[in-house]
Amino acid sequence: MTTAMDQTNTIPVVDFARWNSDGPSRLRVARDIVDACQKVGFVYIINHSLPESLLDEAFHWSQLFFDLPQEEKLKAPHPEGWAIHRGYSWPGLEKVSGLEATSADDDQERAKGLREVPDIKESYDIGSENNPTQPNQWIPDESLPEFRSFMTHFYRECFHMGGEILQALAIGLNLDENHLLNKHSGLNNQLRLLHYPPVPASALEDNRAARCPAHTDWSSITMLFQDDCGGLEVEDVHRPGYFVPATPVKNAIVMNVGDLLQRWSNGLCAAWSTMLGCLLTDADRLRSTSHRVTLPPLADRFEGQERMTRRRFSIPYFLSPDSDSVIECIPSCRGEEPAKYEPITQAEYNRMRASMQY
Ligand SMILES: O=C(O)CCC(=O)C(=O)O
Ligand SMILES: [Fe+2]
Repeated sequence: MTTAMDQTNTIPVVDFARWNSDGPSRLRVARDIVDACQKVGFVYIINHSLPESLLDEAFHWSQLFFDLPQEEKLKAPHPEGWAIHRGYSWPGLEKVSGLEATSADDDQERAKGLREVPDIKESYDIGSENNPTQPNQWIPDESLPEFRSFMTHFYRECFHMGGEILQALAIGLNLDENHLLNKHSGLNNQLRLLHYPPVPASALEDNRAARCPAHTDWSSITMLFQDDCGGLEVEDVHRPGYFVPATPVKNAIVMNVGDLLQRWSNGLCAAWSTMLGCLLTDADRLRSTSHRVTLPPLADRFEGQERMTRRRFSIPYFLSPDSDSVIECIPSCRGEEPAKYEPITQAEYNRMRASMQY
């Protein structure tokens, strides 16, 4: 395992090419991913099985989709409420209420004000074609021919790659290779196309607008693909409230641990730890680390008098267990400690988090 490219960046890099070689190399990859997930909660995975051409194509389709006239995109609107998370969300519709996840942010008034700041992004959420409780919301095929067929193909390819990461995590945690993957049939994953349109840099600097406020993911793991714009930042686990850039690395998967895997590994969720006022120290847990999207880091990413930011595209893929699968403490993460939680199904956990949030 190497560590990152520049001084400010402490996210480990794991070369996944060795995953397909002999036993010791495979184990090394697994251990390196687990180590990164324990120490940082984020890792760049390079030389993985998703070809560059497929990722380029995914970004190409995403741009074609977001460049459609608004009335075309609104033919597949995100249904009202939170129960179904599919379809097109226009700028300002979704506000990530993740301020609770920013460990150092205890200024309630400021947090309340920030919660009213609109998120300047638009998104399009896609799931499995076979999940009746989360029906996909497609635009008509004639609006963008082949879009649906590419995205359903990409959804499956991402699941295949994510499955390999789940296997590596299981091996790195001294579990049977399929211990985690067995609970993920692929029905409950979510492929999200994200577009952050240009915005005056000053609006982001003055908190009049946000791109994506600090939050943790609800998934088991997330795989993120980002363009070269920059702006993704990850909370420094040693300095809560401080964020380090997750500098774009062409074709790398930025993989992070979600809340469910953290709970699985006996970790306290970040929001609860903030409420209890304690720093997370339990060494064996996999960390669901807070992250956010802010300004691109370099001034040359701004254009014109108004210092308009460049538009940014990213594609997160969230892997989640099946709704009836039981999440219970992984024995190798417990050590001497008792399990912190009773076993819970993904559906119950989701309900619990949703009721805290809405
Ligand atoms: O756009 C990004 O880079 C991150 C998006 C993200 O964190 C999310 O959708 O959960
Ligand atoms: Fe996220």
